[in-house]
Amino acid sequence: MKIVEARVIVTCPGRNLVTLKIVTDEGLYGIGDATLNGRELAVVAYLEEHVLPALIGRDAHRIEDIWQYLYRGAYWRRGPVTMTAIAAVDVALWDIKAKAANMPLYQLLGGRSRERVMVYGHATGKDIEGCLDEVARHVELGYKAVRVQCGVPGIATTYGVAKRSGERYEPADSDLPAEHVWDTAKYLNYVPKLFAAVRERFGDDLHILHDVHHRLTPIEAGRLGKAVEPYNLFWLEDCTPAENQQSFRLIRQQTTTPLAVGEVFNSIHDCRELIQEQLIDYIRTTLVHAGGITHVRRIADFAALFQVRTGFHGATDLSPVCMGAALHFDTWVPNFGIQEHMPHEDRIDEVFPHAYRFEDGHFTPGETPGHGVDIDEDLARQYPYKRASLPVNRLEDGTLWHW
Ligand SMILES: O=C(O)[C@@H](O)[C@@H](O)[C@H](O)[C@H](O)CO
Ligand SMILES: [Mg+2]
Repeated sequence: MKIVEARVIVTCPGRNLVTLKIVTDEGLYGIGDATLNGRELAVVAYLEEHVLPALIGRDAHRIEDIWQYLYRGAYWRRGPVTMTAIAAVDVALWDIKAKAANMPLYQLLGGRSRERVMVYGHATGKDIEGCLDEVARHVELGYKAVRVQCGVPGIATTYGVAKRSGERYEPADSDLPAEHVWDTAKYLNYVPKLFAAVRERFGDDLHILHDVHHRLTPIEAGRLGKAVEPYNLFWLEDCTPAENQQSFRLIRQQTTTPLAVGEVFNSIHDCRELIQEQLIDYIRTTLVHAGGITHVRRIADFAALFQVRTGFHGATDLSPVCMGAALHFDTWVPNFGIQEHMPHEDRIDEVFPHAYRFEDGHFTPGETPGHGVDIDEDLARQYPYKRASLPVNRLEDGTLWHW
C-alpha cells in the first residue's frame, strides 16, 4: 500500500491546530496531529520541506521503518519540532494500518486492558471559593478526578486559571506573549488551603490533582509536597523544571506525594533517569509531542518496569486527533494511570468529527476502524491561522521566571 499524497492542514476554529493527512493508493487515508502550541508553523515547514516529499511512494505499512528513517535519517535527533513532525506521520500511519485491518486502533496495539479510561477535568477559580464551585460542577458532570487550580491573593494573573469562572483557560491567549507576575512565597502560603477545602467539602473519594507548572525550586517543591500530604493528592505535576532529572531525588527524599512530569518531554531520554530511579509516579509525555505511538509505547513499556504509570497530557492544544489516538493507547496500555481532559470548543469538535465518548467521568475510544477521528477539510478552511503565543512569567522585580 503506497503513500501517494501527504498534506498539512492548518486551521484555527478558536485555536490553531495542525493536522497531517496521508493518502494511499488504495484510497485509505490516515490523519495525525502536528500541533506544537505557539510554534505551529515551525512544524508545518519541517513537514512540508523535509518530511512529506520523502514519504511519497513508501509502503504505508512500514511504520517502524519510516519512524527510524525520519529519526535517524535527520541526523539532528530529538527536539519538539522534529518529534512532533514524526508523531504526526506515525499516528497517521497507525490510523491507516488499523483501517486496513478493519479494527479500532486499540485492537491492533494488543487489545483492551480496561473497559474505560478515567480522565481528569479542570476546575479553576479566581480564589478558593470560586474553585470549589467549579469542582462541584465537575462532580455533577460525573468526573471522578479533578485538577484544581486557583488564583492567589496578591498575584494578578496565574497561568492555568480561567479569566471568567465556568470558562476554560486558553494556553496561548495573545498575539505576542502576555506577561504574568509570580510570587512563590504567596503561592506556597495559600495553595495548601485549597486542598484542605476540597477535601472538607467533597470527602475522600474524589481524586485531586494539581499542576505547579514548573515554578518551584526542588526544595520548595519538597516543602509543598510535604505540606499537602494530609490531603492525599492523586498527583503533583511539574513541581520543578525537569531538565535536570537528578533534582527530583531531593524532592523524593522529602515527600510521598505522587509526582507527575513530562508534558514538555519529547524523547525517552528526557525521562530515563526519572523512571529508572523511580523519581516520579506518572509520565505525561503524549503521542503528539514525542514521536507518536511508536515511541511513546517504548516509554510506557520502559516505565512499566518501574511501576511508573501513564498520565497523558490532554490540554486543548492537543487536537481531537491526538485525544482519539491517546484514548486507544490508554485502552490498551497495561500501566495506565489517568488521562487529562480539557473539552474542546464546539467549533473544534465540528471540524474533527470523532468516535470517542465521555460518560460518567470516563472516555471510551469507540469501535470505528482506525483511531476514529476525522477532519472536515471544507470546514477547516473557513478558519485561517492566527498567531497566538503562550505567556511568560516574571518575578515582581522583573526577573524572568518559569511559568
Ligand atoms: O497540564 C496542562 O494541561 C498544562 O500544563 C497545559 O496548559 C500546558 O501548559 C499547555 O498545553 C501548553 O501548550
Ligand atoms: Mg501541565
